[in-house]
Amino acid sequence: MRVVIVGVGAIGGTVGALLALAGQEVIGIARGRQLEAIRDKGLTLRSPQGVRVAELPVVAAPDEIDWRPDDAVLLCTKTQDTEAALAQLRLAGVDEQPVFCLQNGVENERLALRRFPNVHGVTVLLPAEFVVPGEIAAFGSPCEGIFDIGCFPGGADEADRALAELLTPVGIAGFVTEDVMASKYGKLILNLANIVGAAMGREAESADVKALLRAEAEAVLTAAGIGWQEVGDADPRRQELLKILPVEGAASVGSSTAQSLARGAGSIETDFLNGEIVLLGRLHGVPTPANAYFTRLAARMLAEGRAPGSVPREEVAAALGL
Ligand SMILES: NC(=O)C1=CN([C@@H]2O[C@H](COP(=O)(O)OP(=O)(O)OC[C@H]3O[C@@H](n4cnc5c(N)ncnc54)[C@H](OP(=O)(O)O)[C@@H]3O)[C@@H](O)[C@H]2O)C=CC1
Ligand SMILES: CC(C)(CO)C(=O)C(=O)O
Repeated sequence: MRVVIVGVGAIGGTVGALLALAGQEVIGIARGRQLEAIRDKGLTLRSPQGVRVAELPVVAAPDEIDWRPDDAVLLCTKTQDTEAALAQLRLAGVDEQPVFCLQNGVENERLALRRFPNVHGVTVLLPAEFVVPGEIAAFGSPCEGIFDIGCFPGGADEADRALAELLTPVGIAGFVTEDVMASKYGKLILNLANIVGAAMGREAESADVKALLRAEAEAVLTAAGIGWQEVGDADPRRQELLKILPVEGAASVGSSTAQSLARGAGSIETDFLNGEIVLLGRLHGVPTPANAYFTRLAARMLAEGRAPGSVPREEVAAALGL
């Protein structure tokens, strides 16, 4: 299996660097200053396991790749960039190759299945950050990450097993599952808190806010008949495989959502995280005022160029009646 990584940011960069360092066949599709920096000086991965520089081959677009039947596509963009990435892949001739969605939320697999027949979900437990162009940091130890991997909408096949076997020895523990979406819904519940930390700051008192978001999500998923698997702190695999440790030279900004605001990325994933709960609530007649509030707040913060942590707790508490 040759791996093609679409979007060499925090997640794609970590996976790409680990595979390249282990001598596996991997190509990254990157853009902007990230592409230039990786071409110039390789991709530096900082993690508790050390500082390593990977020679990761990178191209600017899928049509620069001579696609092979044994390629596997790893989609590592934020959800709001998925449609554009899929359109480029299709025009470049990708067809039956497995497309793995290494992304938060549950929309990417649906978007991919509209275009490609062989779609897989991956639950990404891998806290990572883009540091500067050509440099990323991952905070997990002894593994950089844990992935649940399976076919979409369900089942598991040879491609899932091949990816897990490729990733586990390089530092990402791969678990093949017949019901990857249960794991991804469990991760979605965790990611509802991304915007809370991004808005109020990681140090702000927010347990009550997060509990409200989770309660709405659980009510909505139950009403929709959707099951989920807990993948948070209660997941026993984390203790053994994924302790979060500081990384020298990489001050952590916070979740992937906070990172988008900090970088002035111009878009934010919240409509596909909290917005998924709002959508399901509207489809199934369950009110979701707290999640809806945070989708509006995220859009406002983005439009106003607000920094992570710039929304006072009092403002949030007043809006949510806390
Ligand atoms: N960071 C984390 O700790 C975690 C993130 N996740 C999830 O993983 C996914 C990826 O997040 P993350 O790695 O943080 O995001 P990043 O923004 O760090 O990386 C995404 C990268 O994809 C690039 N990109 C977007 N569209 C294209 C395209 N068409 N072609 C080539 N490159 C493209 C972006 O470029 P540009 O910067 O120019 O937009 C960026 O470099 C998200 O769904 C996120 O929620 C899951 C678990 C943890
Ligand atoms: C694990 C967590 C919440 C933090 O890294 C994440 O998934 C993200 O940043 O999107």
